[in-house]
Amino acid sequence: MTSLTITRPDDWHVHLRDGEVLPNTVTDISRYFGRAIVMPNLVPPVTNAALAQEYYGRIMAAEPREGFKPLMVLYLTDNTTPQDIIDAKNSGLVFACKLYPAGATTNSASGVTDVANIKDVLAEMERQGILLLVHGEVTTHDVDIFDREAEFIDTILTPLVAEHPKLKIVLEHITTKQAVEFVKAAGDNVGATITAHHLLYNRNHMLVGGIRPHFFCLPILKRNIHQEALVEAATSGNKKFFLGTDSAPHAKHAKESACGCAGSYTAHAAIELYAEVFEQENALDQLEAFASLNGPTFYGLPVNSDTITLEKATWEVPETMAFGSGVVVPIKAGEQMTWQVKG
Ligand SMILES: NC(=O)N[C@@H](CC(=O)O)C(=O)O
Ligand SMILES: [Zn+2]
Ligand SMILES: [Zn+2]
Repeated sequence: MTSLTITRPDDWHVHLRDGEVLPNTVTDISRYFGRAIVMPNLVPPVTNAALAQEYYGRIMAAEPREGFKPLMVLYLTDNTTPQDIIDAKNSGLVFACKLYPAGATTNSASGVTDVANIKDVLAEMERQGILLLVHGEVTTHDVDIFDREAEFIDTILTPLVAEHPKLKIVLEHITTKQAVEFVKAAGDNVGATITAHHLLYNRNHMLVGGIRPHFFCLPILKRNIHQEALVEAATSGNKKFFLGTDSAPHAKHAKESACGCAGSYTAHAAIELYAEVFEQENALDQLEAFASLNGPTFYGLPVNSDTITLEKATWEVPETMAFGSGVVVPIKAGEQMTWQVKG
């Protein structure tokens, strides 16, 4: 196959950041994605409808491709109220709320310390049809970093799902076969996003032959049996699994450091990276379901009405890309890509 036309895809999990880098991230993500679920872990975080409205304005001021629509997300804290959820729904801009267990990942310090604290908020979300997006890792210091997702599923997510049977829940950026199995076994109200980098890589890529900080993201890359389970889920056509890049840029110096930040930048070539995985699996015919159909169906939104075309073409990913006054190192920096979006 040398050309593939699919319904315009959406990104159901991305970090656009803020300020001087917005023109860079917004240009990349809007190049061919129709919509993007915009993560709220700014400093300070996007915790209410007014802040979401202002952030939406800054994204639009960064001049995305005509027709691109950011879908805003509230950052849940111990102090979020049911009224915040009602206001969010009434804004027409907010589609979901994000649960960051406090301390789990980048800018999650103001996250929720105990899900018991947001019980009424979750009930209101269930009533208003606002989705719950979850960074699924426990933060307990005695739990090994490679086990934190599986432990979260057992101890926090399973009871949460049981208590809120009508709440739509997305387990974000899943990284383990336990997560795949959990999502498959759960009701239709539970889905998951999968990143391109968790499909392409496992922890050997990050650690063998030297430590590669640009592969360091959370939840951390796992062993290859988990990578295989993710690839199987993404390429299976199962409606519960859909595209979420978790493109999470940090400036080069913040990654290449004695204590480097977690997050990988993939917005420069997101659909092309996924296409490589699907091609390897002889599953290019499933790319459209994963990238363009399953996400909107889960969110209860229409699929995009236009298309994009990918073509076989060799091109080189730049070593660095502009990121405000600094630079970001994209995934596959200096390497060849084999698909390219036309136009
Ligand atoms: N994925 C990451 O490693 N980092 C994300 C946060 C997140 O999605 O957990 C970031 O904001 O940098
Ligand atoms: Zn996360
Ligand atoms: Zn993320």
